[in-house]
Amino acid sequence: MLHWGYEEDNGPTHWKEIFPIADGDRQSPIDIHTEETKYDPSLLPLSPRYDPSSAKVILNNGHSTSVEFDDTENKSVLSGGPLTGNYRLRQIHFHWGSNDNIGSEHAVDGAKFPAELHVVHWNADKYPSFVEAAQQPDGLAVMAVFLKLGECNSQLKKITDKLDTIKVKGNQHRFTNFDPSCLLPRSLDYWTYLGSLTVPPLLESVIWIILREPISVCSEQLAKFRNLLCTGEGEHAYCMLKNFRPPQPLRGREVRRN
Ligand SMILES: C[C@H](CNC(=O)c1ccc(S(N)(=O)=O)cc1)Cn1ccc2ccccc21
Ligand SMILES: [Zn+2]
Repeated sequence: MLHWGYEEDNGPTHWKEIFPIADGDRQSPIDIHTEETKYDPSLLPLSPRYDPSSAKVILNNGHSTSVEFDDTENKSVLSGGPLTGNYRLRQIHFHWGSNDNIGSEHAVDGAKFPAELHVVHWNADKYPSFVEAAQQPDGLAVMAVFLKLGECNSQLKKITDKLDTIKVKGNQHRFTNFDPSCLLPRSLDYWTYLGSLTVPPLLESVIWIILREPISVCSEQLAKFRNLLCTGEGEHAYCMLKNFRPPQPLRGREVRRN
């Protein structure tokens, strides 16, 4: 396998050939069986506190589009929920599919959404850097938000309207004065479980926090994600039509809810 991706010859079924942890016992995403989730009264409300000036650039990294934040100090953090201490905001990115019926990574009682937003944070209280935290069992906290087909999302428009300026892998563009809270639903009720990165190196270092209420997205906005290229300048152009990993075995893990 040359470089991992989402095609027949380098997609999720091949990743274990280079990253054996792909068959590990705390892999993500998962299919959330809502009847089997356990209410936990000790779970606190989530407390996202983001400074819009932390946003720096919007980037096409070849397998998704991300907004990168300045994480050199505790300016934008997530605390509360299942977390101990402050987890510092690093980046947000999206996963989507080749049509409007698939695209999310997590599923809810077998149902998939057309896309999923990931808000990535790392435990700066305990670890010196993101890459160090990414190798620890409590190093990362990713808040996931489902995107449900419906009205065009005027907040998401700030991102989808910029995608044509970062069409090619490696492109980036200045993107600041942006608070990702504008992409969160009204309710911050959540499910939480211990898992992994959903792309290689699939490190088992993520405390997942999945919001139960989706936000909206319209077909035209989804189509803009699919127009991104996963290829760089001068390479034969391939569109980023899909970039989701299917649900992985639960291996006895518990899914709690607040
Ligand atoms: C992980 C890191 C690159 N990957 C990510 O930052 C990342 C973040 C979130 C997700 S998701 N979809 O789960 O929210 C997926 C990937 C750097 N990196 C690359 C190799 C590597 C090796 C050790 C430590 C860090 C390393
Ligand atoms: Zn992700």
